[in-house]
Amino acid sequence: MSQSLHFFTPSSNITLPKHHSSLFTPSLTTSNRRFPVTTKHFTIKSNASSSSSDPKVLTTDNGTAEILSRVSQTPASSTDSSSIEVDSVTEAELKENGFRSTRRTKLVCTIGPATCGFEQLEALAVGGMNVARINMCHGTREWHRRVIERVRRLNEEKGFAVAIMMDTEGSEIHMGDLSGPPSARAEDGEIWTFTVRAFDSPRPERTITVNYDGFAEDVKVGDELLVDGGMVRFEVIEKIGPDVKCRCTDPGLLLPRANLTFWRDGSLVRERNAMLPTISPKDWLDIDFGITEGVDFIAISFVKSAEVINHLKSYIAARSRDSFFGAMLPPSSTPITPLAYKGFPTIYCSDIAVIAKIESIDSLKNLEEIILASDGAMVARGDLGAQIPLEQVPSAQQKIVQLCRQLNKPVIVASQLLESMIEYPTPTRAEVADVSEAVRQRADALMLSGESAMGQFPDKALTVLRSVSLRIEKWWREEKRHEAMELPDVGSSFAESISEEICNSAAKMANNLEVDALFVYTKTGHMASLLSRCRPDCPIFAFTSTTSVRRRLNLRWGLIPFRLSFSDDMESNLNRTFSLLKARGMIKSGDLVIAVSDVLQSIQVMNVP
Ligand SMILES: Nc1ncnc2c1ncn2[C@@H]1O[C@H](COP(=O)(O)OP(=O)(O)OP(=O)(O)O)[C@@H](O)[C@H]1O
Ligand SMILES: CC(=O)C(=O)O
Ligand SMILES: [K+]
Ligand SMILES: [Mg+2]
Repeated sequence: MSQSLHFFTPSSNITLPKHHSSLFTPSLTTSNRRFPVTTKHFTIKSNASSSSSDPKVLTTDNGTAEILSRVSQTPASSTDSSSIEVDSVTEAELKENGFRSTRRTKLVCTIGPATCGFEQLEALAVGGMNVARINMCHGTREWHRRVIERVRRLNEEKGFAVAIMMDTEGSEIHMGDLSGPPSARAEDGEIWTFTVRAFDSPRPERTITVNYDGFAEDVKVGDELLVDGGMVRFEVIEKIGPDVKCRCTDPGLLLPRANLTFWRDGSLVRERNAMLPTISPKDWLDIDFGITEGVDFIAISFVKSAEVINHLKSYIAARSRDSFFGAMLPPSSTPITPLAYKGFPTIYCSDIAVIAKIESIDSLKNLEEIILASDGAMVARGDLGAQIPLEQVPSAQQKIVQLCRQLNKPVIVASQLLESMIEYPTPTRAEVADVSEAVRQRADALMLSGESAMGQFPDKALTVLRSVSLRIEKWWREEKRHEAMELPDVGSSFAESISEEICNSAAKMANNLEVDALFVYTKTGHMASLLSRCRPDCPIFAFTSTTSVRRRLNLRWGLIPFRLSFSDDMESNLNRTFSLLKARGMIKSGDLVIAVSDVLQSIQVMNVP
């Protein structure tokens, strides 16, 4: 079997932006298909099937690689606009403002009491939420089920494509609920009791329960106890059986289930913590819940090594296979044969993507292996800032964002981006600068936590993320602020290397030719992710035939995912796409597009007919 890649010299009749058109000589048109005069062919010979993991041999009929351009002029074959799906917000944005205006940075919102209603969720979707995050630290499974159901209904009824991310509790030490009030204030010098006792009746005043049985044994008088990484501080003054008496040294607000760390002689005490499993028995039940509910992402808290990610991925794969036959494995089952853990084959082997939350010292130590094993990562600055000195968080963030991009994994920057907006309608200047920095680093996504879960201004906070993203993206596009980044090969086979080369070249061509959009036809989403990794100037329209791939691509920088069934015939795919998008006013005649596909590893440059 052989697949042809048509590489042509750039003597086509493509319309280029004015300042470029002098570089090219238009060619003659003879039929409704216009081809440039000179053509050079590459043939990719595949041994058996066209599966991207097959070894392939690249040959060229004259040995010269040249820039490809191809003009397609075939008239529209179908105008059935219902057969392409894109989210309604993007559609409106494209119609009103055109390609350049689309936001490249994706937005994740944590859903909590402030945003769990249908209308509130709709307002977030309209405001640009790409992913809704539910945090299993809080609320009941029934509560989360209702949120998932509402998001799904919103997608179905209103044409959004909001993906769902479930975030596990993890087994780090944290406070219990405050039994009633949403928060409590600890004042300077007050004595509070932290206890592992359970209370049936209302607990005594200034008493906080702790989830970890070994707590009272582990702490020592004189230790410093930090709530949420230092939002409130206590000093341990006395231990009485299961109770630990502490004096407040830094007053502040105590939130339910806030994380607790304790420090001795200036360093974090974590020996016992290290023995807690990353995925607790309760987390396994939550994960089963997530799989059953069909969430798109599972984010794992306090990841320490790649092993736990591999284990979970095997488990998800086994569960999806088993549910195919109507059976289910218990959460404790030993993992099945591990899957390939390097490069792209890991990413889309099952329907749920696993996101590693980088929020512990161990996760920083094993960063590369963790990111390689995962389908994405989150810079969970809240807990990270409780485990390493705060002044080290920005460089850790930069490093994680960069590594994820190099390894082609999506990365989310999370926590305290707009913390003051929990209470106030405008952000601080420092918060805006922080958001700008994450956008400038070109993280795939930014996340709201308390701002959207329980803040007073969730929609306003989302608007700030949206407008700051748009402004900074425009700024670095216009002023070419972005420094080039070395993008190493991530594929393990020759076919994957071809895909990478195609995407790297297509993104470069797109910038140089100032095209309006990149189109990618992708079954697994992999080619789309490779284009996104290049962070090109123009938006990337990703066409994929599966709804779940489409929702997952929502987390990727610059991708506009469409659901569209397509064939192996690129010519007909393109013509169909053009007519569908034109019918809906999302593109127009003359727009310049570069299309790549993993159906037929190819690059084409053309004007929309
Ligand atoms: N489902 C929920 N029900 C009630 N309150 C919630 C819920 N989800 C979040 N919250 C509130 O919003 C705050 C911030 O939420 P978020 O999930 O981001 O916590 P976090 O501490 O940043 O994350 P993590 O627990 O994963 O470290 C929480 O402290 C909690 O008060
Ligand atoms: C998001 C999260 O888990 C953190 O910042 O700690
Ligand atoms: K969590
Ligand atoms: Mg955390």
